[in-house]
Amino acid sequence: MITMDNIIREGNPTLRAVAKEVTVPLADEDITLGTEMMEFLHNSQDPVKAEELGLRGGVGLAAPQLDISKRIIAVHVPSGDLENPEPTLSAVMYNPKILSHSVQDACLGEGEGCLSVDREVPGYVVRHNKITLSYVDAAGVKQKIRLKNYEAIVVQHEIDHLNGVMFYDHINAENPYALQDGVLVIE
Ligand SMILES: OCN(O)CCCc1ccccc1
Ligand code: NI
Repeated sequence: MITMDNIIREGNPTLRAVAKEVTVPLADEDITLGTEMMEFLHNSQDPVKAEELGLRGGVGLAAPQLDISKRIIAVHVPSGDLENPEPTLSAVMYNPKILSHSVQDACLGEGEGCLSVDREVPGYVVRHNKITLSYVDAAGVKQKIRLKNYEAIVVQHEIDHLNGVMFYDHINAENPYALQDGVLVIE
């Protein structure tokens, strides 16, 4: 089971490496890894288990954060309303690739954090508002989906990890809250 002890922190060179594509059909070890990454996200969002296991809550995780330089990410975005517990996005994605994106940019009003960064780094992280994404799913099937707003932000954060990019690389050093005209701020 993955815990915080398995998550490498900034300074580890793996976080700055470009991760390698996984072979398709998927190897058993890659399928198992994806399952464990998703299990971590579920546990991290469960108040009892997160407390028990000392987990920071996360809506996404990338294999390089486990010191495994492979193009595998897991995302699990809860719906947020208890009436409808279905997550808005829940997937393990192998070899995810952004095929196209909106001209419209967006950022989270509260900025971003990262399980591999043990400090607050304030500022807007400007990303694409909408993306068209291809990936291979846990069944080995090629998927093509469109995401927008928060879900698109989360997936871009994870894909950045596959390319050695950290969220704060996007923050304007002179003025962390500088915003170009027209950037959508997602609260
Ligand atoms: O890489 C996953 N991770 O460090 C957990 C936090 C994920 C995340 C946080 C804020 C906005 C987008 C994504
Ligand atoms: Ni991260």
